[in-house]
Amino acid sequence: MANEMKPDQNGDQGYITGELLYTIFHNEAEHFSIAKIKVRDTNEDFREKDVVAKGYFSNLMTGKDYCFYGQFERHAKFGLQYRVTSYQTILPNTKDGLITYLSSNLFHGIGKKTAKKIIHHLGENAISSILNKPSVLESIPGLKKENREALVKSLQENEGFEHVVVHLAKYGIGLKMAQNIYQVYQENAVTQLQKDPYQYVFDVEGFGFQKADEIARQNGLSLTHPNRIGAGCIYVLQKSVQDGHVYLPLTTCVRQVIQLLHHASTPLSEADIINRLEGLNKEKKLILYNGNVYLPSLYYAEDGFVSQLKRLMEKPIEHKTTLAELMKIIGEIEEEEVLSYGKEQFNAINQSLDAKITIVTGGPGTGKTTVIKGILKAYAAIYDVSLHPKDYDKKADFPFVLTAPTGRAAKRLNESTGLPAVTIHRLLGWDGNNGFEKGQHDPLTGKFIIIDEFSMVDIWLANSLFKAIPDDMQVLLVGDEDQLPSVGPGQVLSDLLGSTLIPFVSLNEVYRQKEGSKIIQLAHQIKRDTCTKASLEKDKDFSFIPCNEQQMIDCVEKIYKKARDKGIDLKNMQVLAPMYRSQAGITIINKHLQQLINPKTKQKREIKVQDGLFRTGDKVIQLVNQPEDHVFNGDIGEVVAIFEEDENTEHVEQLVVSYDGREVVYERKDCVNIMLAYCISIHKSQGSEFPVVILPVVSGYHRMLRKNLLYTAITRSKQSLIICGEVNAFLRGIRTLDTNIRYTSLKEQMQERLANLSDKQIAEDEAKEITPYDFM
Ligand SMILES: Nc1ncnc2c1ncn2[C@@H]1O[C@H](COP(=O)(O)OP(=O)(O)OP(=O)(O)O)[C@@H](O)[C@H]1O
Repeated sequence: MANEMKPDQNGDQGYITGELLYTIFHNEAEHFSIAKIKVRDTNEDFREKDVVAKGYFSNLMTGKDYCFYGQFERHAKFGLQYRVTSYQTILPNTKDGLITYLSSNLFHGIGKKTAKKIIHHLGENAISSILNKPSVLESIPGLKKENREALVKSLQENEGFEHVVVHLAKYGIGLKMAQNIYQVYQENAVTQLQKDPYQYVFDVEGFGFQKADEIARQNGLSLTHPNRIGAGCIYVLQKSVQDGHVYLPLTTCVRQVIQLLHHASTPLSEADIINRLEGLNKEKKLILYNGNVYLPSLYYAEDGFVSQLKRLMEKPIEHKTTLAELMKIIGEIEEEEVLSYGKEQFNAINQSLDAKITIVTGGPGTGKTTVIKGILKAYAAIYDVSLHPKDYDKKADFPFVLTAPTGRAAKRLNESTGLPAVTIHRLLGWDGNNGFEKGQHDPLTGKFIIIDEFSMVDIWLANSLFKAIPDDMQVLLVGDEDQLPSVGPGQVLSDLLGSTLIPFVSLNEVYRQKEGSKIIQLAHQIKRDTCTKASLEKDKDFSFIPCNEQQMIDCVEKIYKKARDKGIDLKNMQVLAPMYRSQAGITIINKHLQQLINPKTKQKREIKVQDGLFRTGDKVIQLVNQPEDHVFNGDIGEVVAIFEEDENTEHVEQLVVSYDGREVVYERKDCVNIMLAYCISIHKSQGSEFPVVILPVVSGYHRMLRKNLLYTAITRSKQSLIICGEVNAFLRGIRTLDTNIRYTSLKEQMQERLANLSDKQIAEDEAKEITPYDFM
């Protein structure tokens, strides 16, 4: 907002007014600037002529006067700086100043002569008058329509943001959030806030319900206002998605909304909430179905996924072989592979070739990969197709599609089968804003799709993936049902298994154990609830080092030092922990290991970020999906270069991370998308494997210690596992079931809509009466 008076709008808040001398740093995307200001006036205890101000601004101009509201803080390296929480332009308050301003480069098409005319006609309050009522410009003789419009637009752009910032600051909304808000509503932000602050919760990323509620109170909105109740309902549902729920039962939802909106002066009844939920249902903002409340995107994802299953199951495959032929083919593969498939493995191969959709589940070392390879070979033999992508020219599509939810899992699938494998996002052509390129209208090509690590796939991704599977493609889902469920909503794998409508084979016999692996043995003991203190005795690939929470850092450091002395490649070692913030949490372990493994040297460059720093050579993990760069949540890479502002054409600080040779450039502002990865969370380790895993387990983590979490951590280690911590905490953890049920209705929907189809399949199978394995 143009301020033509002394800056007093923000009461007794600290301010500095002054001329912007020059910008020291500016981040275009975040609108973050650091600038040198020539001080004209201040109510702060500050006597210097210049000050460095920093904060989130729209477009500061050199030579212009501003009033900055904020407070002083001392930067470790740069000393005293003014952290700006709000600001406004001080417009020239003399006629000459205004004429110079309006005829500046900011306003195209307005020269000195026209500027003079405007001020002559509209006076010294010309700018406020134009902003309040643009039509006042029509009274200026000779000012063309396009120039009038351009002037209003530029004024709104230049002054609009500040107007918004000043108003939002009154509600305690900082500059950064103001940026987010401005991006959504532009100059309508303040009107929107006054009309319905609750709308912010839905439209503006990171804007919480409590804040909207607080503002609504200040604006005098009634506690029983329908928008308040509506926002409360949607907010409760949005929160439930973070816990993996697809819906909330009506009674749970109502209870949680009442808890959220409770106010002693105006109690809300269940009927009030139900009424509002019904209203929102009519407005299609949520869906009430079968006594459950859904966010529309989740209702349609579940419903859509069942429709896709139905579509595929309605087109059964045409069998190409007789039992005898299949037996012969499998026998030949056994000879080639020099192994003999176990009964479960044989069934898994046979079932996968026979059914349109099959699920193969099993813990580590039960032969899931062995089965996948067997299926590929058998399919190639039956249908007489090559397993070499090079044998296919442009006219013929490669029949096999191999995919997994994470980059690491896809890479492993590729390495174990020798066939191309990509992430699901890549397969479907993730196009950030517009979703996936592939879908019903542009389906995948090929005849047989294998989706590994399916336990990690949430209902949204499952729906998108299945939409893109053509009618005649066979589907094999592979996963370990005992692992953690997907990070996103739903529990697709366990619901599919629970429905018993999709043919599945569980692999239970452990093969790697026969090679003497204590890790695999331990994993299966945990699974079968037979793990005791005796199971934790030292073995060649396993040790349990006792220590308490205070000793943890020291213990982990000692393990690394010992490994280094033995010449073990430290890159192969990975610490997995359940929590970020604790005395033995991920954050602190990372800081110590960075110091130990990749210490500061003269040659190594560093870039400071909010919680610490990155240094060349650091191991880092990607925290969000960034499909445009082909990096995904959980990918681990290494910082290979750091560039200063004047060393690249973009003139911004850059950090380059190599993910197995593929380099991704991060600007400073994007560094929030990565963190140090010497220690990562067990949740983030899903879908990855490491030669050596170090697993701290202490009672301080007790909130997190659950059977499926520890099972997931243990099964990430391929060669060696070192648990450090308290035996009792570990044993208690593996005996604690994850009681957090996820509300999903996939199983019920499948039973309602697919039961007939599955009956048909069972009848067909029974008609065969004999399974191929019985021939053996
Ligand atoms: N029928 C079999 N006979 C002999 N060895 C087998 C058999 N099945 C699997 N194996 C061996 O057992 C080991 C584990 O098998 P595989 O890698 O297929 O299991 P997995 O379930 O994919 O394991 P993980 O999930 O841990 O990667 C491999 O060395 C494999 O060669």
